[in-house]
Amino acid sequence: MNSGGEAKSLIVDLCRQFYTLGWVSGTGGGISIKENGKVYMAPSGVQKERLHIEDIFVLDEQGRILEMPQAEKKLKLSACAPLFLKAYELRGAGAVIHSHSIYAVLASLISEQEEFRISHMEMIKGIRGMGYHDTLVVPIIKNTAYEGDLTTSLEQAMLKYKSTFAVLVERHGVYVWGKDWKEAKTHAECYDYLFQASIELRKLGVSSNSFTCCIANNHT
Ligand SMILES: CSCCC(=O)C(=O)COP(=O)(O)O
Ligand SMILES: [Zn+2]
Repeated sequence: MNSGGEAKSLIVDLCRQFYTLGWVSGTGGGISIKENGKVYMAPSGVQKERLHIEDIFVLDEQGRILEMPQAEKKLKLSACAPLFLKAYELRGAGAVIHSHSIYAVLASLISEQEEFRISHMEMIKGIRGMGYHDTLVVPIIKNTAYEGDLTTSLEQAMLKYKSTFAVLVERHGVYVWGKDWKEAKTHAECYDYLFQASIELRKLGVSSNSFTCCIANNHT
């Protein structure tokens, strides 16, 4: 029996929206939602802005497939499945977004010591538990040839950075999660804004990690 109509149609709608932001172009990226102990995700290698409700896979929390699209469609489960499942397992997430945003990719390259850092930006407050004066830190893991091979390093980053809601993947994109799809979306929008801000500030020769100090120094 088909179930989870709301989660399925949210994935279809949100992927269409994320496409317009450049987060899921070229078939990559996507969003998974967990609802009532069931996990929903898109197929692999398809245009994410043109999904149909019937294309969405349903899994249990262990990753066993409960429902899949009709066999004639020859659809495979998203290669991001093990990474989405890791966020559910380790972080109690209710939704996970994988974005290929160019800002995430560039942020993964301009940062030092395997961490993206930014402080003194209003949008930091959009990340749960963070205040304007806090420094937002996002771990960066190395990319691998296959999406699934990122799972071990994503897990290590989640264990090391206990309070992060995002992990950047160098030259690839970012995984972002939240307690439900609304929080995951808010987080993803704030992170993306902060990645872009950091890149633009870098172009202006301003450090995004000590913005206040730079401004202050310019005035002395
Ligand atoms: C050009 S997409 C390369 C593969 C990738 O990074 C990805 O996120 C694939 O996700 P999918 O859900 O299509 O398996
Ligand atoms: Zn990807």
